[in-house]
Amino acid sequence: MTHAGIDVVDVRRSFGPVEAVRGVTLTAQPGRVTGLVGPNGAGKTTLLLMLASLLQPDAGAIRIAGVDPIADPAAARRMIGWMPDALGAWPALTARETVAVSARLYGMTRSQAAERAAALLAHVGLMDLADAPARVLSRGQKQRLGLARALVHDPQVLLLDEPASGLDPQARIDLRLLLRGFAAAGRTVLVSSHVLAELDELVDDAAFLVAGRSVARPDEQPARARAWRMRVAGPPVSLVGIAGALGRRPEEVTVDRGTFLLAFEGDAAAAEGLRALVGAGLPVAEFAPAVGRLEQAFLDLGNSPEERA
Ligand SMILES: Nc1ncnc2c1ncn2[C@@H]1O[C@H](COP(=O)(O)OP(=O)(O)OP(=O)(O)O)[C@@H](O)[C@H]1O
Repeated sequence: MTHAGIDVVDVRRSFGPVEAVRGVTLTAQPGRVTGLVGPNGAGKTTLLLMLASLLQPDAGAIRIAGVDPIADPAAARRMIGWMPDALGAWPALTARETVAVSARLYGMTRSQAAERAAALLAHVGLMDLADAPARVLSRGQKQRLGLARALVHDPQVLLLDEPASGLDPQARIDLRLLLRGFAAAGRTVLVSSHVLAELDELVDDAAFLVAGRSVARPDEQPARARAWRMRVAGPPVSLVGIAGALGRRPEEVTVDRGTFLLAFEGDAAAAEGLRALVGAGLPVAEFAPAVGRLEQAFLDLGNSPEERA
């Protein structure tokens, strides 16, 4: 438990009778972006608050770059940048003042704080709105301001709760580049979301939370059949032709919105299937998993009876 990332071992936290987090063990490695994935109410925010030293666990151990945020919250906070899902506080301050005040709270001089605020607002693409009051910013712009504030003290570890909600596609791409750059500098990023397509494009690793517990990564579980979507170019192709090329019955092929859904047990079987389809002369124009990597992994979790126990 001494690396530069995040280590969580069997952490628990209840609110009265509600067991919000009831056994989470996970690691977020430095140099990587780790997704914290789980449905609404899974305990993601509760866990992130504990990592950010803002909430006490009932049991378990947390280390942020080797520091225990409960025993030494000041040391942990120097290392952590925390971006909550909603930008709280100070609606009357401008975007520039919001970041500068945060910088002052971390001990910077007035001129250092002003310089830092300008650099960070440019970094998150908010320079045009630097002198607008924070309350007039759109949700996506507030997200960016929250990110600038989280980065103010040049943290080693970034914790982000649903950072992409409210962001338009360009802003989402910008966020991805920014977080990847942050991780590429050897720092640690843990980012939560229940929108799996959003995380899919962002993360290197994923930790899964279901009903307050961490569950095994689905790619450590045995391969299951999953759907691939295929589109063919040109005139319609018969189901019988596709099934025949794969040595299957026509009822094993599903038609969906002008494309075909085919089940394969893993990448190797899909690659073999594609070879057979192309070999049979089918003009395959698209061939890809029907759902995103994380979405499929999450669906796999739901299918796993032992994880539901
Ligand atoms: N302060 C609190 N008091 C009582 N119950 C709480 C409190 N905070 C969270 N909970 C409960 O703990 C559970 C986990 O909540 P949490 O906000 O951590 O989930 P989440 O995974 O972040 O959900 P979402 O994706 O909807 O944001 C929920 O059942 C929630 O109602």
